[in-house]
Amino acid sequence: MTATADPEAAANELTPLADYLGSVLRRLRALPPLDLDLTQSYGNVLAEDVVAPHSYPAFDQAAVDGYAARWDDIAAAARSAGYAAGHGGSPGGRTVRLNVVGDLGAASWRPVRLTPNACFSVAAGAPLPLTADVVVPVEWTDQGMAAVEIYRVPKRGYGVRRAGEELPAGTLLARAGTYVSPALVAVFAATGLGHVVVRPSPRVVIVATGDELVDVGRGSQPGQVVDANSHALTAAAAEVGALAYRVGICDDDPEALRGLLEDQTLRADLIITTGGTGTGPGDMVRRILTRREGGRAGPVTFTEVALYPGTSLGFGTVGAEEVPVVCLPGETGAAMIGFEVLARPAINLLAGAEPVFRPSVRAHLLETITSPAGLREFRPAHVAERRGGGYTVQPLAGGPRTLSGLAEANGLLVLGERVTTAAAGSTVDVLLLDRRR
Ligand SMILES: Nc1nc2c(c(=O)[nH]1)N[C@H]1C(S)=C(S)[C@@H](COP(=O)(O)OP(=O)(O)OC[C@H]3O[C@@H](n4cnc5c(N)ncnc54)[C@H](O)[C@@H]3O)O[C@H]1N2
Ligand code: MOO
Repeated sequence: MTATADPEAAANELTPLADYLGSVLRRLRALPPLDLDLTQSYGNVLAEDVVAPHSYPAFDQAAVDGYAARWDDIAAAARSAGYAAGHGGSPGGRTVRLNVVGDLGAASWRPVRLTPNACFSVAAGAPLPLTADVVVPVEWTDQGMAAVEIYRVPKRGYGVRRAGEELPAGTLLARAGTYVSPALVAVFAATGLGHVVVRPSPRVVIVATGDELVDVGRGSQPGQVVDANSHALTAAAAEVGALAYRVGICDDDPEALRGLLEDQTLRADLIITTGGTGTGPGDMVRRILTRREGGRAGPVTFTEVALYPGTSLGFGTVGAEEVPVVCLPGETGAAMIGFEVLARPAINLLAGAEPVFRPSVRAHLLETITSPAGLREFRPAHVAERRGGGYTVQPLAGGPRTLSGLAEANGLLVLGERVTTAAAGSTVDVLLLDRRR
């Protein structure tokens, strides 16, 4: 990778992305926690560490269908029949036999005790008779009812699950900041929990602005642009785990936009706008949200961030409730990257999820690429695991703003502010996108 100090970058007063993100994320707080039934908790983020109130398994039990016995009884019978413990087959016609003194199922609850040379027929999950320390699987027996013949002697402890052997009471099951997955729901339920304290999924409202916008389901005509952004960002917000509401299109009409944003504060924990972030007279989002009123600065600050694509970004609050608002550029590729870089961590922070950023790996670059000086570029790419360890990364055709590249990507190449050329064979950072394929 070629790293060149770029004097221009210092001169044009772009805010480094890391500084910008730090200043925005510092202004956000995780949503207040609530107690949820386990059945509703999936997909939310734990607000507290969760500790097992009970052990799992809860009691000593059979792990397989078979015969619960004392291993010493089986071993003694095997010795007199000429078996070696763990050895298969029935030498010389002599057999290992135990009397079957009862049947235990998973719903059996009375404590039972083994007498010498006896066993219980047990179903997987049945409580283990006191003093039993092995369960001989049915496959290794003649499946007898009153007495059972054992063909193969298991090791002591075989087929037995001991109370708490997997998760003793008091185990830390999951830390605050963890997403509740289906498997965690199983762990919580199995250790006796019926509800957990989580943070609500952030409610995220998405508004596309621009007089030229028309809704999907047709081709764009001159003077009309199909609104791709609000649909794409609603999907992106849902992918992060937000309750995403697409408000749709708002014209570049100051009163309409102001009223709409004010109305949306009632149901939003975060509002995302696209378009109108430029400094031209028609760039309504910036004009309205930065307008000074009563001697006070507008509620949103626009910053030129050293980011490519998506240089102009806005952040602030709207309404008396001070609902946070993120303003992304109109160009769809820039809006998507702006969402990745700024809105996604903001949603994670509101949800209480940790970490808020995508995981990244170092990867071997397969093709030489250039990148603008002074800007941190995020470029759609395909990451693959390399045989023998590590990763390779292939930048996708068309550069950072192509929608086809974004749609194909499973990673985003990160090219730092000082990088102007990254040579094939060099090592680069890649954010891993969580694609289901
Ligand atoms: N003099 C300069 N002009 C521009 C600069 C600059 O530095 N100096 N930067 C360019 C860059 S980079 C971008 S990105 C845009 C950002 O502009 P806005 O946020 O004001 O976006 P718009 O002007 O509203 O739209 C830009 C482009 O994207 C289309 N668009 C808008 N909304 C949607 C939508 N919901 N779905 C699909 N496409 C949308 C819009 O029709 C425009 O074609 O500024 C440049 N200009
Ligand atoms: O900054 Mo524009 O937002 O590069 O695409």
